[in-house]
Amino acid sequence: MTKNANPGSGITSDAARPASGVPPFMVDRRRPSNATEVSLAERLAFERLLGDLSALFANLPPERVIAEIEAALARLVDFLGFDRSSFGEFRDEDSPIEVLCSVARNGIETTPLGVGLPLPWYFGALRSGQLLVLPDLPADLPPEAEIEAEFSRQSGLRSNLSIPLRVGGRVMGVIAFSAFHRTRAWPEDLIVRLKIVGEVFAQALARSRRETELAAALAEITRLKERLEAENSYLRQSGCARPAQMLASRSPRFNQVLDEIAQAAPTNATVLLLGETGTGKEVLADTLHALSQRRERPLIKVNCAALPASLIETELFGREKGAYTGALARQPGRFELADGGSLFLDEVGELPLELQAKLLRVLQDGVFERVGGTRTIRVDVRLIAATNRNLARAVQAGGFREDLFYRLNVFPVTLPPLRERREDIPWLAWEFIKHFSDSMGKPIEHVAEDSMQALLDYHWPGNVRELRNLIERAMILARGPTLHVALECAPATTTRPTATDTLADNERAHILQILEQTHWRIRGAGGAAERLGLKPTTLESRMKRLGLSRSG
Ligand SMILES: Nc1ncnc2c1ncn2[C@@H]1O[C@H](COP(=O)(O)OP(=O)(O)OP(=O)(O)O)[C@@H](O)[C@H]1O
Repeated sequence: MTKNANPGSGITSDAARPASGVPPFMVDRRRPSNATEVSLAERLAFERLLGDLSALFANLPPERVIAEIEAALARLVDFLGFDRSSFGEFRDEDSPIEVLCSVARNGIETTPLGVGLPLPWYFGALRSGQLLVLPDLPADLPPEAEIEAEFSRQSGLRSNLSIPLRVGGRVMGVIAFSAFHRTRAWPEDLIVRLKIVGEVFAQALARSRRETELAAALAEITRLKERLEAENSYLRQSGCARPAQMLASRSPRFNQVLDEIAQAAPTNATVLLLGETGTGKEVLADTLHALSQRRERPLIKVNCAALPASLIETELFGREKGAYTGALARQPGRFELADGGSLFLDEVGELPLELQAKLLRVLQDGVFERVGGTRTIRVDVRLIAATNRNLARAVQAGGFREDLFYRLNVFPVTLPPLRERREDIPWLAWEFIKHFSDSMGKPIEHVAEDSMQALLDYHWPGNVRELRNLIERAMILARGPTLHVALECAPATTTRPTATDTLADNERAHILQILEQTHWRIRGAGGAAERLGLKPTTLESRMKRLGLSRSG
């Protein structure tokens, strides 16, 4: 005997097969007198087989249902002497029948699994709940069943019994029995019993479908719960729950940037924010996300320069429990947290090469695996990346993958440095004054004229961040309604680039000067990072890039 599903599960015929070798209930039309010659022993054996099957299917785990239906079909074929038996499912009102398993005697082909053959009259009748008893094919077919008649002639199918199976009022499946090259009769009491068996199968299948759906729904709830917990803890740690600033500007160049952001926001395009440190790339990422259709989901941020490669992989992609020593619990990564929302990859130019390939895969296919995991996770994330490095040059130098660069560079937006949007200096200064006035309780009415002029003249290597820091320091020192901003502690304007210096030379010299003034103290109040208006991690990665170290 051959079968079509689960070739490994052996066909059993342990139900007592009639010793006479005459299959009970099976009647050759040419010998109709045999119909009544069914011994009591055979009937009992068959009833026992039905009882066994009902008991087996009552508590079957979902994943075993189809294999057990197939094994049961094999027992029925064997016991009752059919040539072939198949079981199919109508998944819903509109989908075609799907053959789930089929077994056949040696020499007879099983019904191919998957979508059923195009037999419109046959499947139409079954779907409408009609029992098909066709002892003599093709003679028993109605005239409109032309395709079925042709099929019968070509395949040698001579007799068929097909029973529609209802669960909860809907026809959800079909069990079919066939004989080839000879006709068969299908006595009423056999049909009644086979219908009961078919319904046992259909009930088990429907239950397994419900259980699988329930398990999937529960897994989804667990996933969402984990994500929500992780999101909450991320937002608590990062203090990112603040609403995005809606930016304004007096500068035509910066207004053009804002226009570009407004245009890109409603699309799903990856946006690459370029510009010197402190120009407002992160603030702009907030604005972009807030203007996008993803605003109801979080904007998750990762600074690629802040963590070593090993940690950043876990941070981005999460890890499975036991991924490495100390990984006690499963942890979703930032990509999962950002599912449905946006991910801001700050300092993307610092991403280690080995992780660039993994990032490229998420950008291309939306999939990745957690560290220590094999399950592929699919996410829908809009990426916003930022860098103050020249990525094209990094590609040439071999430090950045070219394919990733092109993926990121879909919609590049370059933020002008503050010295090229001086129109914004007074206005921004007042924004910060108002902010610190409120928090410090120090009302300020004027900015000293020479201070404002100095602010306008200054070169602003640390851009808006540096302006903010200077105003904060001035506010702390303020004693009256007039604010005096001391630019002496800011880097001197002599660091302004000259025609002969490149920007990189100038940057290096400027950072070196501040490092020396601060005795190479990077962090804390008055440290080099604060003086330069940089995040300490940014300064460290900048120093690495420029080859600046105390010894060197
Ligand atoms: N247009 C703006 N209005 C108000 N504040 C701003 C504006 N632009 C930048 N800032 C402030 O300047 C500081 C630096 O901004 P941000 O972190 O966005 O810069 P960045 O370009 O991402 O810097 P880095 O490259 O160092 O990460 C922040 O405190 C931010 O609030």
